[in-house]
Amino acid sequence: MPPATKRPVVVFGPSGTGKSTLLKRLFAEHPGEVGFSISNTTRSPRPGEAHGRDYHFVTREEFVAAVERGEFIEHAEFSGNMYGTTVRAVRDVAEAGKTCILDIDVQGVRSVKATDLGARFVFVAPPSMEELERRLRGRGTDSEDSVMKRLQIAQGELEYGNQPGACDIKIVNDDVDRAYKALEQFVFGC
Ligand SMILES: Nc1ncnc2c1ncn2[C@@H]1O[C@H](COP(=O)(O)OP(=O)(O)OP(=O)(O)O)[C@@H](O)[C@H]1O
Repeated sequence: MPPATKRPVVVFGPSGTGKSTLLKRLFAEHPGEVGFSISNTTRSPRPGEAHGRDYHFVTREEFVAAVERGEFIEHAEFSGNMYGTTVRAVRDVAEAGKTCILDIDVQGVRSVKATDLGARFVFVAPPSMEELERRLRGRGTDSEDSVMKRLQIAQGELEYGNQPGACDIKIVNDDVDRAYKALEQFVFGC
């Protein structure tokens, strides 16, 4: 098992709790120390995108075969293209000397737990459902339907995250500076 600070860190929690906000700051303040895994996709590269840097661009046949071999932590189809994260892609980040950060849903959390990646788990929780709703609306990126759907899914994610043993640390994102410090301390142990 690699040292704790090099083990992958999985960040999960309901949509709108502030995972992206916290991770954006972690990457800005610790460039070179943390990394995201490179996803596989069946979509075509866009101008300027490089294979192995932006995505691993693969054919649908290759993607499906890898799914059948159980190589994916999570995968999904969006507008006709498949996207997913392989166990290999997570290992590559650690082998490059960085802590791999995974921002995934509860299904993905279960899936990582079934691998031998030795990941650590951070549950980012909202201060309350009312505040979560305020943030989702305040973000201004979701339709009313989408906000309602996210809140419904949030209930199940909160139940999962609050179960004993679901995570190594629960961070309630009330004050963003305090929550960030807790995340930084957990990831780097400093
Ligand atoms: N501690 C905080 N206090 C108040 N607002 C916050 C806090 N943290 C984040 N926000 C705001 O809440 C909104 C949701 O945050 P963010 O997009 O980071 O959530 P997320 O968990 O990454 O969501 P998703 O899973 O949908 O990507 C954003 O508008 C963000 O600016």
